[in-house]
Amino acid sequence: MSHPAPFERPVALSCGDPSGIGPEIAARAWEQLRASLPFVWIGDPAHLPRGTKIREISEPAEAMSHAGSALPVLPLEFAAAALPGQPDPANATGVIEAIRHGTDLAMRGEASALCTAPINKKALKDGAGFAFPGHTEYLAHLAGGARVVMMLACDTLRVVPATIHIALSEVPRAFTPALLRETVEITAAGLARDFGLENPRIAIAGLNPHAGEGGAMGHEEIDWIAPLIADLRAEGHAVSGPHPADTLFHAAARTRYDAAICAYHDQALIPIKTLAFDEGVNVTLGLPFVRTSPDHGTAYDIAGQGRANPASLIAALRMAARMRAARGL
Ligand SMILES: NC(=O)C1=CN([C@@H]2O[C@H](COP(=O)(O)OP(=O)(O)OC[C@H]3O[C@@H](n4cnc5c(N)ncnc54)[C@H](O)[C@@H]3O)[C@@H](O)[C@H]2O)C=CC1
Ligand SMILES: NCC(=O)COP(=O)(O)O
Repeated sequence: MSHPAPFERPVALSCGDPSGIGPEIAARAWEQLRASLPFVWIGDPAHLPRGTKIREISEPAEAMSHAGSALPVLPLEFAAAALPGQPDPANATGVIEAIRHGTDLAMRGEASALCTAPINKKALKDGAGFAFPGHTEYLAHLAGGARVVMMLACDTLRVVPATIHIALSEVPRAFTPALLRETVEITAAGLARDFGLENPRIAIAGLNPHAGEGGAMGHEEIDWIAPLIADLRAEGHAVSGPHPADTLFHAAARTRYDAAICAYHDQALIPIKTLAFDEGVNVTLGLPFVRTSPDHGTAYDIAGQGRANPASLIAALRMAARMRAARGL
């Protein structure tokens, strides 16, 4: 089957939790981007801010001719209205369906990429028995069990947490040689395919303070992280480490690598959200389609107040378009 060129198709944007800031940042992103980067919003039109100029469509391709004058919407009827800041379990099924539908469109090539607005994982679990810690794992499942990693990226930093949404107490057991090896391999392949970085330089953080300080503060670095890095180097990967995490993210250190792999969620996400909360983008590497997302969450504390900044969503839409171009599809 022949596919149209990427820029003949819109990016599919799932609505996320409608009681968060997802709908309002979608409307504001459309106001700024319009036909320069067509996207189609998947969700319940009743959840968009009053007065948003929309055009309901039935096929993503229709977005290309309407994005200049209205926000193209693939309508999905949700069970309940959306009260700002108050997630409603009745809407959990609709939120999941928007992600699933956007994924289908991206997998079939009817959308050029998938961008997702933030969800509340607990609300989806409580409301619909959602069995995944987040989009990353759900999308991997929808793609037939793809092996994926989460990467957060901005102009000056890319970070990959090897373990993601697990309790800190579980990290030492979950952070294994097999997981770190797979994370390096997926990250290297993803940076080559989606960012044009052949054999990227990957810095690996230690697990313990001062990367273990020679065994005085933990043994994982000596026992297996350093030996695995040596093996990966011998196999041709441009990996370095284990680096003390506290000195891996200052300006000079960031010039020495293309991506940093960290042992756990906060080790990776604190530096990027501190440096670039407004422009950070969450990317899933390893999927058969391009997926991006803003780096922030549902921001219930400001939902519905007209205060939400659409910059991270706009950065995510732009990054999706660049990644598509890098794939040369
Ligand atoms: N991709 C996703 O689906 C993500 C979902 N979440 C979910 O979001 C929920 C809330 O998480 P929090 O830790 O509170 O983080 P959050 O990012 O929603 O909010 C943290 C702070 O940043 C502010 N903020 C966030 N985005 C903003 C924007 N675009 N403009 C202006 N201010 C903004 C909020 O008002 C709040 O003060 C949780 O349920 C979490 O699981 C969090 C991160 C990503
Ligand atoms: N902390 C990142 C986050 O919660 C986003 O996860 P995902 O939904 O993109 O898997």
